[in-house]
Amino acid sequence: MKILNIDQIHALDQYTIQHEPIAPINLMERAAQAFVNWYGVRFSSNRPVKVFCGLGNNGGDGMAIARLLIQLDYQVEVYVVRYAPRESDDFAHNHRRLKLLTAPIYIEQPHDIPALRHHEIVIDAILGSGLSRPTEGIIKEVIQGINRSPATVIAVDIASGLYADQPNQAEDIIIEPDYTVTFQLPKLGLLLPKNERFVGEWHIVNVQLHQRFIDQAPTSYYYTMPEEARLLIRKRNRHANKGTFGHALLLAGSYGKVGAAVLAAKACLRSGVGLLTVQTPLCGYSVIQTAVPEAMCLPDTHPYVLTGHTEVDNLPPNNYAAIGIGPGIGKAPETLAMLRDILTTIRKPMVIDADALNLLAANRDLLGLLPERSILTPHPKEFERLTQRWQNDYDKLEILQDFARRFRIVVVLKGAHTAIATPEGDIHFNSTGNPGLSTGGTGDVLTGVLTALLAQGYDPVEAAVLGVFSHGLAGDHAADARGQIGMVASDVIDSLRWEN
Ligand SMILES: NC(=O)C1=CN([C@@H]2O[C@H](COP(=O)(O)OP(=O)(O)OC[C@H]3O[C@@H](n4cnc5c(N)ncnc54)[C@H](O)[C@@H]3O)[C@@H](O)[C@H]2O)[C@H](O)CC1
Ligand SMILES: [K+]
Repeated sequence: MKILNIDQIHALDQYTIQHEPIAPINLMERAAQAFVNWYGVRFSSNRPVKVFCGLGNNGGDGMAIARLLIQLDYQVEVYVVRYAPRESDDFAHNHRRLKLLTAPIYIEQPHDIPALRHHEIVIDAILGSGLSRPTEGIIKEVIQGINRSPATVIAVDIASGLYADQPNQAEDIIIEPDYTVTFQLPKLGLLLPKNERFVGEWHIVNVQLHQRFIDQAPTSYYYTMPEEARLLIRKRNRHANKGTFGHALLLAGSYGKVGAAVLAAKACLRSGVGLLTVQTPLCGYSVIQTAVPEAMCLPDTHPYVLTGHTEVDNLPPNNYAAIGIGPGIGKAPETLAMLRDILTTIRKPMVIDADALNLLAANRDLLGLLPERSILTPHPKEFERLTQRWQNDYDKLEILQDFARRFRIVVVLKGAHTAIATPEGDIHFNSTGNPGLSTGGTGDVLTGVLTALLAQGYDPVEAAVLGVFSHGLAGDHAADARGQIGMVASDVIDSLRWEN
């Protein structure tokens, strides 16, 4: 699904109004109805609702939502934050309609702000995507009052005070909602880690804006929807054999960190690879052979770290369908030498993770050797080591895009909404996963998954989008079964499923 910027979203509104065609007031009604449909299945009518409206179209939505809720017998009070003399036409229209049902309360001074109680629901329709400057004066006071209250807060479209597609300042006063119900398309600002407090749990509701405009709108940002990810999964034909799905090589493990190799190997096998060889230091040999009997093991001559030297006959590296390197390998000089060797030899995309990334960061000349369309899977700290410090999340996205373009690689920047940057400069945000995935070994699992997909011949961008999605989804299933606190990386492997 595309993510559009605010100018594009305003143009999309106008396009829908002209080409559907639909009157602006009816489009607002549709948005309000979509919000109320979402609300109605979650919150019972015995929780009193206080709707806070601004004077623009976000406030107009609030007015229409209040009217629809009143008609459904919800107990609703409407507050209008009178911060300016000007009102939008559609606000004014819905204001008149609402006054036929109830008398709104006007907030002009701080003492007009009502007390809010625990069981009450606040609907925040003060400012939406029209935000053009930091909140101040009475708006700021109202936002602070809402944020201090114990009420459940739901933001209409976007939290008042939060920019949808540009950075806020640290001192900005912004609604801190429990939920955001956004119209039609995700907004970039909803996906960024620093904004988490100003987003809460967020949902998209469909207001049927014109699909033709969306299809034609240029963007670099995408959000992976479940149906899009599922479509990427290839069907297996009946005459397939294990050769069809590739022979992968995982270079993983060091003394004390052979578990990382086990996790990556198991995840690789659970993700459809045809054959798997794990190259590990000698100390890992019996571990792999015992813990992962489906895999072959290529023992390194070194007892503790990977050097790339082995006394066993093996395939030349380029003969493997895909190579993944990094889980648990440590940063020994011998391992660095091996990495350098592999990067100079290999001519196909590989998966590079964990300490392999730290070795790259400490030896940046190696970046130029990366095979085109390789997948790197840093978490933010590893990414900062590979690149530079950033000012804010928007700045980070630019650094990410530039880095992926410059080295013609795929970069999977791990986080709440993992961001996948492509060599073409696009970014795909993932939609699955939960904080339970912040536990040792889940990164190793992802490396195994991605290596398996490359081995099966998936294009690296598709492999990254699908692999990250499926890994997050497995994390969500693991959390359902074990809880976010109790789940471990092995549960994620057990929960992997590949169905389209
Ligand atoms: N796109 C859709 O799917 C639909 C969106 N709708 C809703 O419309 C709002 C956007 O409405 P708009 O009138 O453009 O802006 P706002 O209501 O957010 O703001 C009104 C007005 O306020 C001024 N302003 C900006 N920043 C500040 C500030 N810090 N302090 C005071 N005043 C400020 C500025 O002049 C704005 O124009 C969108 O979010 C949806 O909720 C439609 O209902 C239809 C479908
Ligand atoms: K809002």
